Amino acid sequence: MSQQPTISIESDVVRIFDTTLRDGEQSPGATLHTHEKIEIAKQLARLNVDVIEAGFPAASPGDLEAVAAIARTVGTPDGPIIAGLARANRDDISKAWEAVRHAAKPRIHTFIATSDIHLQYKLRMTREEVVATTREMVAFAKQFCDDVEFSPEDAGRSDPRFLYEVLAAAVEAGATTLNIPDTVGYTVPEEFGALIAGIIENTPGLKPKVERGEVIISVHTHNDLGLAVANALAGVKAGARQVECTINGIGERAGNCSLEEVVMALYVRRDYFNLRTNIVTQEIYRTSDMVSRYTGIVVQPNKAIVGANAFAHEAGIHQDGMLKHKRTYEIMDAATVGVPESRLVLGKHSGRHAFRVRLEQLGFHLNKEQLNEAFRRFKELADKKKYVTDADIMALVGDQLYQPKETWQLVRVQVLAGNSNIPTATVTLRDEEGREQTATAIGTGPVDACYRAIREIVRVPNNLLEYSVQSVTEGIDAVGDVTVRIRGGEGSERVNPQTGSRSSVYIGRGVDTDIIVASAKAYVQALNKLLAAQSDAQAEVVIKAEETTA
Ligand SMILES: CC(=O)SCCNC(=O)CCNC(=O)[C@H](O)C(C)(C)COP(=O)(O)OP(=O)(O)OC[C@H]1O[C@@H](n2cnc3c(N)ncnc32)[C@H](O)[C@@H]1OP(=O)(O)O
Ligand SMILES: CC(C)C(=O)C(=O)O
Ligand SMILES: [Mg+2]
Repeated sequence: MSQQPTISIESDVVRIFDTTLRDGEQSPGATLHTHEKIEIAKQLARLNVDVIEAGFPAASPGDLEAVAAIARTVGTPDGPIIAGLARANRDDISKAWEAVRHAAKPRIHTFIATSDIHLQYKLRMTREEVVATTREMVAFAKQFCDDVEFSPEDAGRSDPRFLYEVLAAAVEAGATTLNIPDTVGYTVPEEFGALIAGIIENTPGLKPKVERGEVIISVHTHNDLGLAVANALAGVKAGARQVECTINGIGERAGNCSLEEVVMALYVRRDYFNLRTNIVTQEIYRTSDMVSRYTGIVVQPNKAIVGANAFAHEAGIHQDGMLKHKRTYEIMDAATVGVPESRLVLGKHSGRHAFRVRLEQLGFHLNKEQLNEAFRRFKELADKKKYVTDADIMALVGDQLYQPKETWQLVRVQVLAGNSNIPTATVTLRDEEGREQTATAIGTGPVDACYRAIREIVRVPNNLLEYSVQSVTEGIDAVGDVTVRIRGGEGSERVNPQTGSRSSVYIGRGVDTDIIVASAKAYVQALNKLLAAQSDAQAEVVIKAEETTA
């Protein structure tokens, strides 16, 4: 049942009708305050949407006032059309007009259901009554406003022949936009496209009006089967020239057609659709972020166009491709939708190419051997951590390039722990001259007690930033691998010989079958690095002082 458009419509512009503030606000929990709605409406105007459906004025006095406020502030002569939704009754339509009349370009959008199930159980009306109400209420709206949109609710499940009849009545009464909703997200693209084509072809008197642009066919799709965008695009292909959509696809139940997705599909696939929108695509990401913050509805990371991962690449083969030519793995530039740039995320799937590039961005220029060693350590870390941050990489490579002398060596560690003892540790360390020092401390647990005892001996200010333990082998005799990160106090910054950048963070690592011993080794190693950096810094000061005196 493939449908091909048999009409030729003069305009190649697909109007974008944003209903974030009406259908989007129908998302459970998404209620917005008036000032938030106004801010969003202003941003939608910057995005250059053609129509803002600002609310449902009959819903409450607050909604009426919010729509009126948007009409006043955003509905300027150069701004978008401001629409208000109304059931097909006089009271709702009057309230909608009361609110939108403040806009330079107002629109009344009225609707009534056309599916048998809605007629029988919800409206309790006959088909004849629905046709008569449509005719009467569109005409009533037309008395106030030239721009009247009519929607046969649940069109996706309506008998097409009845739809032709209702839509013909709406046009005869003065509707200038016929919006076809797949209210419950029931249709599939081919079917929905055919429905639109059928409406244009079979609604008496409609086709020439659509071709000349006197009546615009609009599509309003829901995402219950995840097909909202696909259905909207099928509608456009069949002759629709308005798409109703919401930012981030929010809306009743599974949401509406997502504005950013449908707009970018038309943009990226101009070769296929030969159509355009008026959207300033660079404002898309900002708008998405604002709507997410105001509604509290978080955008899923893998969401097309605006998700955190939409322009992020982790796999080594993809990263390599991206570095060689962006188009290998990106069909649009991040900047086109207002995302600053695409990201290569370093993780366990990354390869050497991306790792080297990130190192270079961080100022490290390693030779082949150094790179191989750093990459090996990076993969080890990536196996343990979900995300490897720039700070991790700097510490990891700095650690590799910078091997300090051992000021202190661990000689002995003994702990008393258990559920009926106060955790107590006794630690013995040996200094460079072979002298041993022993300290005992209590703590909240054996590792804490051990670290306190070490601090008693190595008296150097530091903060423990991270302590992580990993078992390297399996079973109860597993080897424990402990990594600690500490930050030294003033005067403990190390200058990275490669980059010239400064950092006072040091990593220590200890491996032992006894987790407490591994912990002590890791901490002592990190402290040795910190002490070495401090003595280097002091030496630098002395040299500088001597140079000045000389
Ligand atoms: C598919 C959509 O998104 S449609 C828009 C949905 N949005 C909303 O409903 C949000 C705003 N709604 C509201 O605040 C309230 O529902 C109100 C103020 C509009 C109406 O509230 P109430 O008067 O208490 O009616 P309630 O919502 O319980 O029931 C809806 C009534 O409208 C009737 N109705 C539903 N759609 C239409 C329509 N398009 N045209 C005329 N009447 C309609 C129903 O048959 C029902 O009538 P009944 O009371 O005679 O049985
Ligand atoms: C009011 C109409 C257009 C609607 O939101 C729907 O049918 O989904
Ligand atoms: Mg809807």
